Amino acid sequence: MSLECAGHLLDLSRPRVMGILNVTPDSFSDGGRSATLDAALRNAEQMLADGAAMIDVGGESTRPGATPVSTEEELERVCPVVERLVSELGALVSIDTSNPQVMRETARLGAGMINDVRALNRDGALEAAADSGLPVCLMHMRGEPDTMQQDTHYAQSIEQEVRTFLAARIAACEAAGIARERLLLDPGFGFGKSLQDNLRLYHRMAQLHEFNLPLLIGTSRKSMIGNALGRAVEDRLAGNLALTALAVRDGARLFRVHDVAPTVDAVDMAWAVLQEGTIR
Ligand SMILES: Nc1nc2[nH]c(S[C@@H](C(=O)O)c3ccccc3)nc2c(=O)[nH]1
Repeated sequence: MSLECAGHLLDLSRPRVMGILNVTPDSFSDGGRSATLDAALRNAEQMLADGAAMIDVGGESTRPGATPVSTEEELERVCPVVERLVSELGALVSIDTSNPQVMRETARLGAGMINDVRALNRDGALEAAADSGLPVCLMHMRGEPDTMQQDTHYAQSIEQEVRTFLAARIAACEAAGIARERLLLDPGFGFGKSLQDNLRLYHRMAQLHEFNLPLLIGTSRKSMIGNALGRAVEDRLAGNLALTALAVRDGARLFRVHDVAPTVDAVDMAWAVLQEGTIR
């Protein structure tokens, strides 16, 4: 199970870690883009040294209530970072965007994967992803970040809602000429889901293997952990390591996290048990 990512071969025969690199102004306390850019590169370098297989670059804060960022602003935030990650660090970079123009431009700059929390639902996104030739992660979200937490009631079970949604998006991708083998799936923890929904969905994630596609899990520092444990955002690492070990056993292959080094250990330890052998 490997993915061809712009010259990188991402081997998903075993679980891997994706480091989060937010380049939104609200993710930096300091001023100025150059400080931001240098800080971002140093952060990425450390995550790669800590064992991250790839870096996920996001320029649009999907925080509920965040003002939508213009295409121009998103491009200004992510392009310099993607360009330098690829050219200076030789990194495998995924772009966390729903914007087709950002997909096209970052693919041209050497991004190796598209990570879209809106599962290519925006106008032009399917075509941009198809043209890029890159692997695409399709994530389940109900509604939009602004509204997703207002109505978290589902007509059917959460797991059925997610399976139905992802099946439809896979079909849309195939119809747009995106080969199934280029796809990854993500249940979208925290996107329009209550704590109960998230826990129930997490417990049933193995059901998604029916699609026979790699699963990406993104629970790092999320309110699912905060609500379950009563922990502030800076105190959610232990909770996420527990979640990560469970998902390794359930066959997930890519973990999108802020804390790379401890997560690499959790993934490698859980994988050693499942393989009954050491893996590094
Ligand atoms: N594939 C994939 N991409 C992702 N991008 C994000 S942004 C999220 C966060 O907390 O990082 C977030 C949500 C709301 C506000 C700010 C940040 N979450 C995922 C995920 O769960 N899966």
